[in-house]
Amino acid sequence: MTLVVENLISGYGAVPVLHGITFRQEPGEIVGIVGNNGMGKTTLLKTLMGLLATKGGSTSFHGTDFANLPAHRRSRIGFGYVPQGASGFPNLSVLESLQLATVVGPGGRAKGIDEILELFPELSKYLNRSSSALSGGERQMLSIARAVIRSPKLLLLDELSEGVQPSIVEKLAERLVHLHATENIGILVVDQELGFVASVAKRALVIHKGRISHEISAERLSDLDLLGGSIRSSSCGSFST
Ligand SMILES: Nc1ncnc2c1ncn2[C@@H]1O[C@H](COP(=O)(O)OP(=O)(O)OP(=O)(O)O)[C@@H](O)[C@H]1O
Repeated sequence: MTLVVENLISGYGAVPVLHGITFRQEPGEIVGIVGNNGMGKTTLLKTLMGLLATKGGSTSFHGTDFANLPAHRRSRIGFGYVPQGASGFPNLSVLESLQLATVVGPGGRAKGIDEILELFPELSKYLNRSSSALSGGERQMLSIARAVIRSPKLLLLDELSEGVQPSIVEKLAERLVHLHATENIGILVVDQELGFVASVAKRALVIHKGRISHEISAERLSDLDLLGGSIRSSSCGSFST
Protein backbone atom coordinates (compact mmCIF):
# COMPACT_ATOMS: atom_id res chain seq x y z
CA MET A 1 0.00 0.00 0.00
CA THR A 2 1.53 3.25 -1.13
CA LEU A 3 1.81 6.23 1.21
CA VAL A 4 1.69 9.56 -0.63
CA VAL A 5 2.43 12.76 1.27
CA GLU A 6 2.18 16.03 -0.64
CA ASN A 7 2.98 19.46 0.68
CA LEU A 8 2.04 18.48 4.24
CA ILE A 9 1.79 21.40 6.64
CA SER A 10 1.38 21.02 10.38
CA GLY A 11 2.56 22.30 13.75
CA TYR A 12 1.58 23.04 17.33
CA GLY A 13 -1.18 25.61 17.70
CA ALA A 14 -0.06 28.71 15.86
CA VAL A 15 3.54 27.44 15.65
CA PRO A 16 4.24 25.98 12.20
CA VAL A 17 6.77 23.11 12.11
CA LEU A 18 6.19 21.21 8.86
CA HIS A 19 6.28 23.62 5.93
CA GLY A 20 5.41 21.35 3.02
CA ILE A 21 6.61 17.75 3.31
CA THR A 22 6.45 15.69 0.12
CA PHE A 23 7.42 12.05 -0.31
CA ARG A 24 6.14 8.70 -1.45
CA GLN A 25 6.66 5.30 0.18
CA GLU A 26 5.99 2.19 -1.88
CA PRO A 27 4.11 -0.81 -0.43
CA GLY A 28 6.23 -2.84 1.97
CA GLU A 29 9.16 -0.43 1.68
CA ILE A 30 11.37 0.58 4.61
CA VAL A 31 12.20 4.29 4.54
CA GLY A 32 14.28 6.25 7.05
CA ILE A 33 13.59 9.82 8.16
CA VAL A 34 16.71 11.48 9.54
CA GLY A 35 17.66 14.99 10.58
CA ASN A 36 18.96 17.13 13.39
CA ASN A 37 17.12 17.74 16.65
CA GLY A 38 14.01 19.83 16.30
CA MET A 39 13.69 19.57 12.51
CA GLY A 40 10.22 18.00 12.61
CA LYS A 41 10.69 14.20 12.53
CA THR A 42 8.41 13.46 15.48
CA THR A 43 5.96 16.10 14.30
CA LEU A 44 5.75 14.32 10.94
CA LEU A 45 4.91 10.96 12.53
CA LYS A 46 2.38 12.54 14.91
CA THR A 47 0.69 14.27 11.99
CA LEU A 48 0.58 11.04 9.95
CA MET A 49 -0.99 9.30 12.98
CA GLY A 50 -3.59 12.06 13.45
CA LEU A 51 -2.28 13.20 16.83
CA LEU A 52 -1.66 16.61 15.26
CA ALA A 53 -4.01 18.21 12.77
CA THR A 54 -3.07 18.47 9.12
CA LYS A 55 -3.14 22.17 8.28
CA GLY A 56 -2.43 21.89 4.58
CA GLY A 57 -1.44 19.50 1.82
CA SER A 58 -2.66 15.97 1.32
CA THR A 59 -1.95 12.48 2.64
CA SER A 60 -3.22 9.22 1.20
CA PHE A 61 -2.62 5.54 1.90
CA HIS A 62 -3.56 2.96 -0.71
CA GLY A 63 -5.60 5.68 -2.40
CA THR A 64 -7.52 6.64 0.77
CA ASP A 65 -7.26 10.29 1.75
CA PHE A 66 -6.68 10.12 5.52
CA ALA A 67 -5.92 13.76 6.37
CA ASN A 68 -9.19 14.18 8.22
CA LEU A 69 -9.48 10.74 9.80
CA PRO A 70 -9.24 10.62 13.60
CA ALA A 71 -6.24 8.76 15.06
CA HIS A 72 -8.15 5.57 15.95
CA ARG A 73 -9.37 5.23 12.35
CA ARG A 74 -5.80 5.43 11.06
CA SER A 75 -4.91 2.17 12.78
CA ARG A 76 -7.90 0.65 10.94
CA ILE A 77 -6.48 1.66 7.57
CA GLY A 78 -3.26 -0.10 8.48
CA PHE A 79 -1.03 2.21 10.52
CA GLY A 80 0.89 0.99 13.55
CA TYR A 81 2.80 3.47 15.71
CA VAL A 82 5.55 3.24 18.32
CA PRO A 83 6.00 6.75 19.77
CA GLN A 84 9.30 8.09 21.07
CA GLY A 85 9.91 6.92 24.64
CA ALA A 86 6.91 4.57 24.62
CA SER A 87 6.64 3.17 28.14
CA GLY A 88 3.60 0.93 27.64
CA PHE A 89 1.72 -0.11 30.77
CA PRO A 90 4.21 -0.34 33.64
CA ASN A 91 1.74 -2.07 35.98
CA LEU A 92 0.96 -4.88 33.57
CA SER A 93 3.02 -7.96 32.85
CA VAL A 94 4.40 -8.44 29.35
CA LEU A 95 1.71 -11.06 28.66
CA GLU A 96 -1.06 -8.74 29.88
CA SER A 97 0.30 -5.91 27.73
CA LEU A 98 0.23 -8.18 24.69
CA GLN A 99 -3.26 -9.44 25.54
CA LEU A 100 -4.53 -5.87 25.84
CA ALA A 101 -3.21 -5.10 22.36
CA THR A 102 -5.25 -8.02 20.94
CA VAL A 103 -8.49 -6.22 21.84
CA VAL A 104 -9.54 -4.64 18.57
CA GLY A 105 -12.74 -2.94 17.48
CA PRO A 106 -15.35 -4.35 15.09
CA GLY A 107 -13.85 -5.50 11.81
CA GLY A 108 -10.32 -5.46 13.25
CA ARG A 109 -8.06 -8.51 13.26
CA ALA A 110 -5.47 -9.26 15.88
CA LYS A 111 -2.74 -11.88 15.75
CA GLY A 112 -2.76 -14.54 18.47
CA ILE A 113 -0.21 -14.40 21.29
CA ASP A 114 1.52 -17.54 19.94
CA GLU A 115 1.84 -15.96 16.53
CA ILE A 116 3.37 -12.78 17.97
CA LEU A 117 5.81 -14.77 20.13
CA GLU A 118 7.01 -16.56 17.01
CA LEU A 119 7.89 -13.17 15.56
CA PHE A 120 9.38 -11.90 18.85
CA PRO A 121 10.75 -15.05 20.53
CA GLU A 122 12.79 -13.06 23.08
CA LEU A 123 9.56 -11.88 24.74
CA SER A 124 8.71 -15.47 25.74
CA LYS A 125 11.37 -15.21 28.47
CA TYR A 126 9.69 -12.22 30.09
CA LEU A 127 5.98 -13.01 29.79
CA ASN A 128 5.29 -12.82 33.52
CA ARG A 129 7.64 -9.95 34.22
CA SER A 130 6.24 -6.49 34.90
CA SER A 131 6.74 -4.19 31.90
CA SER A 132 8.40 -1.68 34.23
CA ALA A 133 11.15 -4.24 34.97
CA LEU A 134 12.21 -4.53 31.31
CA SER A 135 15.37 -2.96 29.93
CA GLY A 136 15.02 -0.15 27.37
CA GLY A 137 15.61 -2.55 24.48
CA GLU A 138 13.18 -5.16 25.81
CA ARG A 139 10.56 -2.46 26.25
CA GLN A 140 11.03 -1.34 22.66
CA MET A 141 10.68 -4.96 21.51
CA LEU A 142 7.40 -5.16 23.46
CA SER A 143 6.17 -1.88 21.96
CA ILE A 144 6.87 -3.11 18.43
CA ALA A 145 5.18 -6.45 19.18
CA ARG A 146 2.10 -4.64 20.52
CA ALA A 147 1.88 -2.58 17.33
CA VAL A 148 2.42 -5.64 15.11
CA ILE A 149 -0.39 -7.61 16.81
CA ARG A 150 -2.88 -5.56 14.81
CA SER A 151 -1.24 -6.60 11.53
CA PRO A 152 -0.38 -3.09 10.35
CA LYS A 153 0.56 -2.45 6.73
CA LEU A 154 2.82 0.45 7.73
CA LEU A 155 4.71 0.81 11.01
CA LEU A 156 5.79 4.27 12.14
CA LEU A 157 8.72 4.02 14.55
CA ASP A 158 10.05 7.03 16.46
CA GLU A 159 13.58 6.89 17.93
CA LEU A 160 13.59 3.20 18.83
CA SER A 161 17.32 3.24 19.49
CA GLU A 162 17.21 6.07 22.03
CA GLY A 163 18.77 4.95 25.33
CA VAL A 164 19.25 1.39 24.08
CA GLN A 165 22.68 -0.24 24.18
CA PRO A 166 24.28 -0.86 20.75
CA SER A 167 24.13 -4.68 20.83
CA ILE A 168 20.39 -4.50 21.52
CA VAL A 169 19.91 -1.87 18.81
CA GLU A 170 21.40 -4.45 16.43
CA LYS A 171 18.85 -7.01 17.64
CA LEU A 172 16.02 -4.55 17.12
CA ALA A 173 17.27 -3.97 13.57
CA GLU A 174 17.42 -7.73 12.90
CA ARG A 175 13.89 -8.13 14.22
CA LEU A 176 12.60 -5.37 11.95
CA VAL A 177 14.30 -6.82 8.88
CA HIS A 178 12.83 -10.25 9.71
CA LEU A 179 9.40 -8.72 10.26
CA HIS A 180 9.61 -6.91 6.97
CA ALA A 181 10.63 -10.09 5.14
CA THR A 182 7.97 -12.34 6.68
CA GLU A 183 5.02 -9.96 7.00
CA ASN A 184 5.79 -7.56 4.14
CA ILE A 185 5.18 -4.61 6.46
CA GLY A 186 6.24 -1.15 5.30
CA ILE A 187 8.22 0.75 7.92
CA LEU A 188 8.85 4.46 8.31
CA VAL A 189 11.74 4.71 10.73
CA VAL A 190 12.71 7.97 12.42
CA ASP A 191 16.03 7.74 14.22
CA GLN A 192 19.08 9.79 15.12
CA GLU A 193 21.20 6.64 15.03
CA LEU A 194 22.17 6.58 11.37
CA GLY A 195 23.78 3.11 11.57
CA PHE A 196 20.46 1.73 12.77
CA VAL A 197 18.57 3.42 9.92
CA ALA A 198 21.13 2.16 7.38
CA SER A 199 20.79 -1.40 8.65
CA VAL A 200 17.03 -1.52 8.05
CA ALA A 201 16.25 0.97 5.24
CA LYS A 202 17.55 1.18 1.67
CA ARG A 203 16.98 4.93 1.55
CA ALA A 204 16.33 7.80 3.92
CA LEU A 205 14.79 11.23 3.59
CA VAL A 206 16.60 14.09 5.24
CA ILE A 207 14.31 16.53 6.99
CA HIS A 208 15.56 20.04 7.52
CA LYS A 209 13.49 22.85 9.04
CA GLY A 210 10.20 21.14 8.30
CA ARG A 211 10.95 20.19 4.69
CA ILE A 212 12.53 17.16 3.02
CA SER A 213 15.82 18.58 1.79
CA HIS A 214 17.00 15.49 -0.04
CA GLU A 215 17.05 11.72 -0.23
CA ILE A 216 20.08 9.60 0.56
CA SER A 217 20.84 5.92 0.03
CA ALA A 218 21.57 3.73 3.06
CA GLU A 219 25.19 3.27 1.87
CA ARG A 220 25.69 7.04 1.94
CA LEU A 221 24.11 7.65 5.35
CA SER A 222 27.48 7.51 7.07
CA ASP A 223 28.55 10.54 4.97
CA LEU A 224 25.75 12.59 6.44
CA ASP A 225 26.88 15.23 8.88
CA LEU A 226 24.12 15.94 11.35
CA LEU A 227 26.30 17.93 13.71
CA GLY A 228 26.42 21.65 14.26
CA GLY A 229 22.79 22.31 13.43
CA SER A 230 23.23 21.92 9.69
CA ILE A 231 22.98 18.99 7.38
CA ARG A 232 25.66 18.54 4.79
CA SER A 233 26.14 15.66 2.48
CA SER A 234 28.54 15.86 -0.40
CA SER A 235 27.54 12.76 -2.25
CA CYS A 236 23.83 12.24 -2.32
CA GLY A 237 21.29 12.97 -5.02
CA SER A 238 18.59 15.54 -4.64
CA PHE A 239 15.14 14.47 -3.60
CA SER A 240 12.43 13.85 -6.13
CA THR A 241 9.06 12.16 -5.91
N1 LIG B 1 4.22 20.37 22.07
C1 LIG B 1 4.91 21.29 21.37
N2 LIG B 1 4.52 22.58 21.36
C2 LIG B 1 5.20 23.53 20.65
N3 LIG B 1 6.30 23.24 19.91
C3 LIG B 1 6.73 21.97 19.89
C4 LIG B 1 6.06 20.92 20.62
N4 LIG B 1 6.72 19.75 20.38
C5 LIG B 1 7.75 20.06 19.56
N5 LIG B 1 7.76 21.38 19.27
C6 LIG B 1 8.72 22.08 18.40
O1 LIG B 1 8.56 21.59 17.08
C7 LIG B 1 9.82 21.52 16.44
C8 LIG B 1 10.01 20.13 15.86
O2 LIG B 1 10.02 19.19 16.93
P1 LIG B 1 10.10 17.62 16.67
O3 LIG B 1 9.93 16.95 18.00
O4 LIG B 1 9.21 17.24 15.56
O5 LIG B 1 11.61 17.48 16.16
P2 LIG B 1 12.48 16.19 15.93
O6 LIG B 1 13.10 16.35 14.58
O7 LIG B 1 11.69 14.96 16.16
O8 LIG B 1 13.60 16.37 17.04
P3 LIG B 1 14.30 15.32 18.04
O9 LIG B 1 15.27 14.57 17.19
O10 LIG B 1 14.96 16.21 19.02
O11 LIG B 1 13.23 14.45 18.63
C9 LIG B 1 10.88 21.90 17.48
O12 LIG B 1 11.22 23.23 17.27
C10 LIG B 1 10.15 21.74 18.79
O13 LIG B 1 10.62 22.64 19.76
